Amino acid sequence: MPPCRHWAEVPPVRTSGTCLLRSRGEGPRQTVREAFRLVRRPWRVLRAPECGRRRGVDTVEQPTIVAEDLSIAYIERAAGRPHEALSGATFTVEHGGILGVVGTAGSGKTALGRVLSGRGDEGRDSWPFISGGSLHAAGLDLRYPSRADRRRLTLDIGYLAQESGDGLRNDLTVGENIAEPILSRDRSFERRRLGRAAAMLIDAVDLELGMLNKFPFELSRGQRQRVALAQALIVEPKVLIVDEPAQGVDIIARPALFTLLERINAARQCTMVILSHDLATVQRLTEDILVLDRGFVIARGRIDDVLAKPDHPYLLRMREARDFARAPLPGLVERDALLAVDRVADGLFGDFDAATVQAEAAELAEEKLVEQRPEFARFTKQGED
Ligand SMILES: Nc1ncnc2c1ncn2[C@@H]1O[C@H](COP(=O)(O)OP(=O)(O)OP(=O)(O)O)[C@@H](O)[C@H]1O
Repeated sequence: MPPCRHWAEVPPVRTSGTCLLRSRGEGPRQTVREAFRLVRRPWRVLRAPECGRRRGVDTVEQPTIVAEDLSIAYIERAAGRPHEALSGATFTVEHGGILGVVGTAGSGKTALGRVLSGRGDEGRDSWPFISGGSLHAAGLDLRYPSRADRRRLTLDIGYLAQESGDGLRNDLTVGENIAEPILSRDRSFERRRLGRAAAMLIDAVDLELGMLNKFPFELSRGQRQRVALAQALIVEPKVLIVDEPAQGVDIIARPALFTLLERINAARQCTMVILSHDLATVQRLTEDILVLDRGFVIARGRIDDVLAKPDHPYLLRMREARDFARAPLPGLVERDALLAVDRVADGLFGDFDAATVQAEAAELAEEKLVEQRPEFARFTKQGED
């Protein structure tokens, strides 16, 4: 077989309904070294065309996630009765769309993410359940899943929980952990191909290939979380639920993680739900949000529209937070970066007058913002100098 140049030339790589990753140029006789060399190339993910046409699976025209009057509850252990975490939520997410779910602590984000993941019947303690309404994702009925739905759930819906990195198996290497979702279904799956997919994924989540042979306990929390993302991706889910994507990931690695999520969304039309208390995190990936407050949906739509006329105290606070993040600090120098930084540095422990610097910098007529720790500078309010 000649090296593949286009995905359409590649026969579907499937096992038990699972589709795997292949990169361009893959041929049957490549050595591991060659395979690894390919890893650095932009990888492309191939889902066999017929995978999307399995019976009952959503079509492109249909929204991938449909929640109607959805209520979610936990069983309170002490009281032994249900505690409603989300009430009467109705929303849809289009095929290939990204929905950001924003809300304060305890608003019901995690509860929603968990039921969307469909992992409710895995015997977990304190797992929420759908107490009312309906929820469908990737063509699966998440309230009353059939046996076939249950089998497909973990293939079609990927879930990266806040604590997923901590759930990796310490008796398996990182590579084995990534491959586990495949091997747990098909022990005879071709190992070389699986190794290759794991290598591509570890590279995609911006970790060293050498990490494949380490054990999870040898990794930092942020690294483990990225391994968990690679693990969630190996089965090429149609829907990916990510709870607090920035949590535990250091600030340097965050852009790479967000870029990866964007690429997955674009390359595979993978529908995503990003849950976070932080609007800025969500906004990095989508403009389309659902806002929760104390178990109720209080807004749904594009961020700018939702915050244009806030009719709820939480939306008002969200808007203030967003405007604060966007606004230059009072009296902050907006012009030439070097000049401003020099002057601020000069005045760090002395008598720094931002207004004077601002006036000088304005002459340079450049539109740059300078970030400066406010506690070191004595700023005047804009318009008051
Ligand atoms: N295991 C549980 N048993 C009973 N009630 C719970 C349980 N976990 C959460 N709750 C309650 O359900 C509601 C929603 O919690 P949830 O964890 O979904 O909120 P959240 O928006 O994800 O918060 P955070 O941002 O802090 O993770 C809260 O009132 C919470 O107290």
